[in-house]
Amino acid sequence: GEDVTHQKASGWDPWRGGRRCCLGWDFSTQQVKVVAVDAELNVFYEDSVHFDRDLLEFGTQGGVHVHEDGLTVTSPVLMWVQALDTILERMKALGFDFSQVLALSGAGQQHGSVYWKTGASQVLTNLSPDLLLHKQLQACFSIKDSPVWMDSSTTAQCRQLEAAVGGAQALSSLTGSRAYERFTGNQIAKIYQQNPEAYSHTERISLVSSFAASLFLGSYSPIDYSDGSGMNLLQIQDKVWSQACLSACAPHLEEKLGSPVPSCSVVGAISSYYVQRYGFPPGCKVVAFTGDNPASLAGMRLEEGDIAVSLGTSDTLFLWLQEPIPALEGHIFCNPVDPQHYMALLCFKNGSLMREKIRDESASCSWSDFSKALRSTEMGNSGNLGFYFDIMEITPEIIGRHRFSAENLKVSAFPGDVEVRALIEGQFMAKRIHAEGLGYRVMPKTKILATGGASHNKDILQVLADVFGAPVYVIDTANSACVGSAYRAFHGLAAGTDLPFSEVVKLAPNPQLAATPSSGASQVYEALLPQYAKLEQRILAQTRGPPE
Ligand SMILES: Nc1ncnc2c1ncn2[C@@H]1O[C@H](COP(=O)(O)OP(=O)(O)O)[C@@H](O)[C@H]1O
Ligand SMILES: O=C(CO)[C@@H](O)[C@H](O)COP(=O)(O)O
Repeated sequence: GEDVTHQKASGWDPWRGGRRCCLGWDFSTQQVKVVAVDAELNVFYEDSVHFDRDLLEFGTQGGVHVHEDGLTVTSPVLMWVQALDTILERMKALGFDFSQVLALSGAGQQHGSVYWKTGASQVLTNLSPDLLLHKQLQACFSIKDSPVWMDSSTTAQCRQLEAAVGGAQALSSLTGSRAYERFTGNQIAKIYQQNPEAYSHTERISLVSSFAASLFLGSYSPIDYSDGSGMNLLQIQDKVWSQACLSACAPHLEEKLGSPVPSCSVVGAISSYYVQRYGFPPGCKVVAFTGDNPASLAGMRLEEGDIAVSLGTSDTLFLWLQEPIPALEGHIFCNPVDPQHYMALLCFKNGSLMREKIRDESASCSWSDFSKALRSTEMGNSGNLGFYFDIMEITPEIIGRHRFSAENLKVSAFPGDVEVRALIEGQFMAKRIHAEGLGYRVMPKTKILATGGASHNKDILQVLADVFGAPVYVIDTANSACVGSAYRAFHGLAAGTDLPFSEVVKLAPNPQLAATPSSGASQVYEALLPQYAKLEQRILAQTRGPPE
């Protein structure tokens, strides 16, 4: 079928054999994916199982079930197990040479949780190579429908957790984020409160990432620091569970979670199940699995000072941070490739859809006219600044359009080309200001890695380069979590040698340079950025209204 053609096109030859490799897995919301990466860091095999299409019996839409309350969102844990069976059987049928796999690692959608029933560990350590995993693990889960990151049913538990540790900022300072509904601690608290029976019959709680690693290990894999940072439970500075958070969520939680480990840890050798059934070498190493966003950071080979900007439906920023400043917005996670450092994630809801609206209103529905407007206006837009949030923004919480003249006076409209530049400059200044709010600093070696639909537009990328005063590279991230996982597996193979991740991946294909800062850009934006920040504060103060 389609998949085989795809594998041939990407250069895979099942008869070549003898190509030593690492596997990278991704257990994401809609599918399980795998890539094989050889010692020269070329991807030579990829495959995926799509839950809605390939595992119809689970009846998911977009990989999940949305419950009647509209807030609870779950995925059947056995669906994930069966997806792994399916993909491994297919690789075997295609003649994939598992004997060459030196190590593997993987990623999981963040925050989702898996509840192993008392006694499950016995089953996991005694898997029979004659049967598929999903046949053997059927009775192993005390909660069959795992809450996933799209779940937003735990507002009450969030407020309880924040109250228990002295407020939202206190929780963020401790764990890297204020309480979020999807974060695992709050999900566990809800399960304990609503289903204490099932909770007490749970011997182990995994994240989707550590659950997937456990399947390969044939025993419980620890949670890694980076994905563990998405739980509202881990003290991101000390890398230990917060006793205050644990006890606010549920009793005996520490023993059910196990101790967290550095993300680059080798957690063990592959289970004999895979050796006997698929022909993996007995020494094949399993490197701790992590979250899909941390794995993408590894796949994009982000380094200190770098920033990744995804310009999709919404805009997302990944940052490499040395000294994080946890805040009420954004998320700080332990860094997946350097345990001394951190990463941050910021989400901006008004991304491409907002750009499309302004394109339609002010650039005759054409990206080419939109680009012309950017080229015909000057850096700094002669002091005109704008905020465009047709839907309630997350970063910051502002709604509406707000335009200001060079004299800081509110104006109700701009000429078309000024409007276009005000939108794009405003979007990128907001990104820089909020990134700096979390501790990010542009450095001389800073690179910006751009991805997503709008990264095809060179004129938009020019503004990005100018506002940050750093070169912009474009990168295809369709598989970045998988590829990052395979890179992390190679890094794990070098464990104990102190080889930095950047050395391990230095042969990987380089991203392409798309824009460099124009001369004079830094002077222009050094003056304008504080102006934009001040106006943002002014709008926030006005729209929040007087305190209740
Ligand atoms: N030349 C272009 N200039 C600016 N934006 C573009 C251009 N081409 C596509 N886009 C934007 O890319 C968006 C889709 O981005 P994509 O990364 O595929 O989204 P997602 O992955 O979030 O679904 C579209 O909404 C469109 O506005
Ligand atoms: O919740 C978050 C991050 O905080 C999501 O980014 C999930 O990690 C998404 O997983 P996929 O959509 O990539 O499967």
